[in-house]
Amino acid sequence: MFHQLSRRMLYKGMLMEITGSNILPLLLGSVGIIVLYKLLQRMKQRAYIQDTVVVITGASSGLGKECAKLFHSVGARLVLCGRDRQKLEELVQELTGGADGKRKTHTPNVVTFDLRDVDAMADRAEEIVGCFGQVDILINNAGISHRGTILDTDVSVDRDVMNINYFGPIALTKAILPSMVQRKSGHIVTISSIQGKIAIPFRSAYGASKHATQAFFDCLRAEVEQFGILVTVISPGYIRTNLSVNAVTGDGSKYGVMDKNTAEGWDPQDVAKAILTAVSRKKKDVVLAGMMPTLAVYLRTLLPCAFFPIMAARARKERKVKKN
Ligand SMILES: NC(=O)C1=CN([C@@H]2O[C@H](COP(=O)(O)OP(=O)(O)OC[C@H]3O[C@@H](n4cnc5c(N)ncnc54)[C@H](OP(=O)(O)O)[C@@H]3O)[C@@H](O)[C@H]2O)C=CC1
Ligand SMILES: CCCCCCCCCCCCCCCC(=O)OCC(=O)COP(=O)(O)O
Repeated sequence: MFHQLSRRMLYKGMLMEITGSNILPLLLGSVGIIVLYKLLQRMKQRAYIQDTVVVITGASSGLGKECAKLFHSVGARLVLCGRDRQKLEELVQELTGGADGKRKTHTPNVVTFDLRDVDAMADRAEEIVGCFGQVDILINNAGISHRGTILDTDVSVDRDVMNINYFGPIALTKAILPSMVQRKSGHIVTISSIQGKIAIPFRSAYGASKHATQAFFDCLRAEVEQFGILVTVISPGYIRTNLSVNAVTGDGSKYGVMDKNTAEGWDPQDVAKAILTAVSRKKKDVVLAGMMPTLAVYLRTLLPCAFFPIMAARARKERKVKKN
């Protein structure tokens, strides 16, 4: 009883302290400014995306699907790409069926292709541009990962992963680019990976394709800035999708395992939100990962002699686990 009374008196005293001084208006003012800032940011994001033509590759699942949902909800005119027409049509149904009427949304278009068909990208680009007459934002998201030792990975697998993750996307980008240069406007977004900045053992084909991606789009950014075209490279850490399940092994077969790191990765919805923010803020290079992967990027750059033994130890440990 005494305790309750004294605690109540303490709270009352604290409240009087706060209300009596300048802290309360200062506190309320700060909260107000933060709320207003967030509101303005959201309005700016919507304004940047509303009615723009956004092409998303790999829209049938995982991160691409979440980006499709989010960009659709903020009013983008979408072109959804992937290999599986049925999955993409189902997504269109899902997006258009749930319209709440509050916001103006557009019915997405679907274009199907396999990124391995590098020579077909020019025709597919024409089909994509034809959907709405222009492309404002191209999101190169589709990709596949790799699991296997370099000793046991056939070169055909390296080539396949490079075609899907690198040659296909750059061929598509090159084919869409002239229409952007002509309009002096456009934004190319590429979903790379932390593994575009550091190499992790037993994913050589994947890491190589993402490093190549980073280099290509860094070059592109510098070359097309003069035409008013923006380039954003996004490098996420682990995301909770089927990337590891769909990964290809050294002999070309499907890995088929949901890795622990992937299962415990970031929610793809949160990553899609971070991508929307990065795109609307016209960011050039964004790492979307936790502390350890981010530190690993710095370690690789600033102190490679410390980074390499860590990776070698990781390779030894994983090899041992596989043998047991
Ligand atoms: N999940 C993760 O931990 C991370 C993922 N990323 C990157 O995010 C991107 C999306 O992957 P995520 O959503 O995770 O994985 P998913 O496996 O869920 O999605 C991959 C997408 O790529 C498409 N795709 C695969 N192969 C081809 C092909 N040959 N031609 C055309 N499209 C193809 C698939 O479409 P379909 O099979 O229907 O054709 C699917 O929509 C990838 O670039 C990946 O590297 C980056 C960092 C971490
Ligand atoms: C100063 C102290 C620094 C400590 C650094 C320690 C180094 C720790 C290594 C951390 C490695 C992080 C790897 C992250 C890899 C990643 O996030 O990849 C994302 C993907 O693309 C996933 O694809 P995958 O096929 O590998 O599932």
